[in-house]
Amino acid sequence: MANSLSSIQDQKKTSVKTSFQALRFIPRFFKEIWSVSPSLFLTNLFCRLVNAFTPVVILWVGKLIIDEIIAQVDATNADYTQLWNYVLLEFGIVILSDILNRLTGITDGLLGDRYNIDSSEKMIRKTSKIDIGQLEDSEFYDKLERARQQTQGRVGLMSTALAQAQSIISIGTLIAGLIYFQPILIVLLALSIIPLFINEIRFSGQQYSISRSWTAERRELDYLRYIGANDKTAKEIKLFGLTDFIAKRFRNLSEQYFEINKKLTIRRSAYSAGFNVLGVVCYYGAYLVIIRSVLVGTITIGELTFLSASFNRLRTSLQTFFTNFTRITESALYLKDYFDFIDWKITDEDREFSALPKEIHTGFEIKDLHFAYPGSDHEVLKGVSFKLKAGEKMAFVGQNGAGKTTLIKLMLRFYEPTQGEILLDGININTYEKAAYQQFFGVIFQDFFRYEFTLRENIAVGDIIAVNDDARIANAARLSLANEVIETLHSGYETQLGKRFSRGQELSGGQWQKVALARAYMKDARVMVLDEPTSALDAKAEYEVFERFIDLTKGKTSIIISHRFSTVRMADRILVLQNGRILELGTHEELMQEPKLYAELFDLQAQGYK
Ligand SMILES: Nc1ncnc2c1ncn2[C@@H]1O[C@H](COP(=O)(O)OP(=O)(O)OP(=O)(O)O)[C@@H](O)[C@H]1O
Repeated sequence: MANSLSSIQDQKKTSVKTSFQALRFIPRFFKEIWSVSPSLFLTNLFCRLVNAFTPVVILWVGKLIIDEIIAQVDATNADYTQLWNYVLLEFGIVILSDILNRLTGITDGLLGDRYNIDSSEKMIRKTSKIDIGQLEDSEFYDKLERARQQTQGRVGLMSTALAQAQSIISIGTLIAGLIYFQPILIVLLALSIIPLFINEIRFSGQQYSISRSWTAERRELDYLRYIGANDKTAKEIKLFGLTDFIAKRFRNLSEQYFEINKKLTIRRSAYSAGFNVLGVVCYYGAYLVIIRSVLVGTITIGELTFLSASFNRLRTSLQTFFTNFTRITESALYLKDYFDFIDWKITDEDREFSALPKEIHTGFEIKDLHFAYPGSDHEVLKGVSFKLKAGEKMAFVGQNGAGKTTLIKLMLRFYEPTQGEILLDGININTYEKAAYQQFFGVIFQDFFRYEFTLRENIAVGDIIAVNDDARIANAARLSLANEVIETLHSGYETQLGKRFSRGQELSGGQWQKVALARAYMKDARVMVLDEPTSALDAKAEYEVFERFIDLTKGKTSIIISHRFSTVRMADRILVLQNGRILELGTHEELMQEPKLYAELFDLQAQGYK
């Protein structure tokens, strides 16, 4: 579990510079949005561009209206035609602005949804290419977690960034008006805004640092929330009376996070309030300058309303602009996590590969294999060497933690060996393209996944292209005995499995295992691997499953891991592992002649059945 206190101390104060540096990801971000839908993007930009001019135009027409009223009040022969024209013009502009605003909102929403779909899909595809070892690395996993959690944030960033572009034009036109009439007002404006901006940038950097350094703890909080309120864990939590333990642990960690966030929020608000007062002082300073100009007759009353409204509007627009700017820099820092993840170099890409054989000719040769899991010094495999001949059925046997599953994972290239090599038909398996090489295998792990999909889809994950191939699915179900499960389901193959979705039907442990086994039969794999595939089956079902398996895999290379010796003895040869080393290797008969672990464990189990 993460050490929360040390993380608090580890918080690095992200400098203003870092915040600005993160902005370099924005152009690439916009390129991604553009590629999602150029037409929506252009419509959005067009609406924003036109609408950017409306604030200054409305204020200017307002000035014309007031000056016209004053002129007509003083005139002897009043003519209101021009006045009504101005009012009509303002009305038209307001309506147009409203329509453009709505169009902007709609295109924002549509672009956001499209971008969301696109980037989520990109992440799913990228994750599949990343090594299991890499995914198990906690630092890398945190990066993935941040990239995933910020999907919605990136959509928000998109509309904020587009709104910023619109604001820049609006602000530019309003500033031009001020410069034309009273250049001194610009100085007052800068005085009222710039300190606030620097302050916001500083705090947003700190906010990001905190939230970043707390990724591991947030993950722990999510985990605690999950195990504390979840149908899968409810049984154990109730029976072991774990609720209090989990709730307290959750509260302790949350409180620490809450406290440091609270401190930062209070400091941020206090500084903002102080700088805001400076803003108000500057506004009234500007007001005095404008009133004086009217009194000495350099500007009209209409121009007074135009200037004071422009100044006020500029101040709030700039404030929003800067707040949004800091929000953008904050989100841009998260954008870095996303792009870092998407750009993660896949070592297997851009390489020359050896041609994969269509069939296995000689088999596998495992040579002096050593392995320790990434980040660990403990050697799980310590110099394992053996041959698995083409067409041979081998069983791996050994006590818990002996290294059986690890050996399989190395053969599947989930990890790289720390020393030694694995050859397939005499060629190092590293020289084959990884994805294609892995397609050689049909594997069912002991911790196979229970997809909350329909039964049909759960079987078809073994070869998902065949999801609508009824004959193949039925055949796979027959071989794995999953067809017996179907009789208990309300909608046959179309039954939703699991309890998460409506009309979902839960299966027993053994039933799930039969379904998982069917996946192995969906694929015409060159090598079949069953890692304790029958541990939850009853004795009769297990016997039948193995009979069928042996029958079906005649002449096929296969590996079975099992703790049941009645199953193991059906294999051509048996490899006994102990503490990461090979203890014995031979046929059942050969091993029974030796007074070693295999014979001892076999007799022990056989006695249990007497
Ligand atoms: N992902 C992992 N990261 C770090 N260590 C691991 C990982 N998976 C397994 N180990 C460690 O490697 C050792 C061998 O585990 P492995 O799963 O290969 O054993 P096994 O022989 O298949 O055991 P079992 O019969 O219990 O399934 C164990 O000590 C285990 O703690």
